[in-house]
Amino acid sequence: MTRTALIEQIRSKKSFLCVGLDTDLSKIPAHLLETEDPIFEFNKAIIDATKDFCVAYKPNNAFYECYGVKGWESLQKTVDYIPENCFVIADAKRGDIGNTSKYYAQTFFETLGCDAVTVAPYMGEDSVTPFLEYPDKWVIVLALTSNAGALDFQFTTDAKGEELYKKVLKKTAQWGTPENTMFVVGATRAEGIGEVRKLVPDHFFLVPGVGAQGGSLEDVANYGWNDDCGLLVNSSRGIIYASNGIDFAQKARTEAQKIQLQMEHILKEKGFIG
Ligand SMILES: O=C(O)c1cc(=O)[nH]c(=O)n1[C@@H]1O[C@H](COP(=O)(O)O)[C@@H](O)[C@H]1O
Repeated sequence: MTRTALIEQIRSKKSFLCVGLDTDLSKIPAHLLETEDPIFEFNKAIIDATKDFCVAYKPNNAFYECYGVKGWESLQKTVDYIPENCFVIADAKRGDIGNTSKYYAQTFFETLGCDAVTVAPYMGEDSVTPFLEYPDKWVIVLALTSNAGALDFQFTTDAKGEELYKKVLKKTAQWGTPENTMFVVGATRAEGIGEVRKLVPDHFFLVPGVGAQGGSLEDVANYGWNDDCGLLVNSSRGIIYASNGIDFAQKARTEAQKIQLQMEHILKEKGFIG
């Protein structure tokens, strides 16, 4: 999906919500466990229930790969089921020497057919550029993550006092363009989002950490907004596990709609929609 198409979806759905498909067999309703493919049945119901309120889905590979071939089948079926007008992010956090990254890119863009893949930039330029060779596909680089461990490396400073995450941002932003590169910035680090926005004014951010991790949507919008919205805000557990009963899809729909309404309000306040 192109950047223009993504922006059009945000305008028409009045939403910049990404629903995270972190589908955990220990959390899904018991009645689905009796079906042939519980992960896919759960995802299908969640997608049907939430597709009016979000512009993106983000299956997290860990929850699929752990089941081997069967997990990959559930993932492929899920990606195939996601409507054409939604942006699909493989949250796989890949990145390796160039000739290996090339096959990761093939896996997520050609075989699975996703629009974007999350990448850890630690191995440098040749580990990221193979993902940038696909037209209308995206690399989403980990910049400032939402977890406690972000403090271990990302905020360490050099002799001039510059944090490592800023160095990473400045460098990785040169490898691609705002048409094919996004950055992951955690919603739990609101002020950090503002810092990242200063360094990369034009790029889209994937912002996980609202909902279960406690980040605030208002803060994300205040610190991370740009003229094209520039934000995809992810919530996984807060939406998909709103209930583990027979009403799970309906409850997920209600949660997604709540966030969409907040987003609509923000989009109006910013003058992005009428
Ligand atoms: O790359 C990510 O998506 C990611 C980066 C980050 O810094 N923090 C983070 O939580 N995530 C992912 O975003 C999702 C958050 O899920 P919830 O906390 O359940 O909304 C999970 O799939 C995480 O792997």
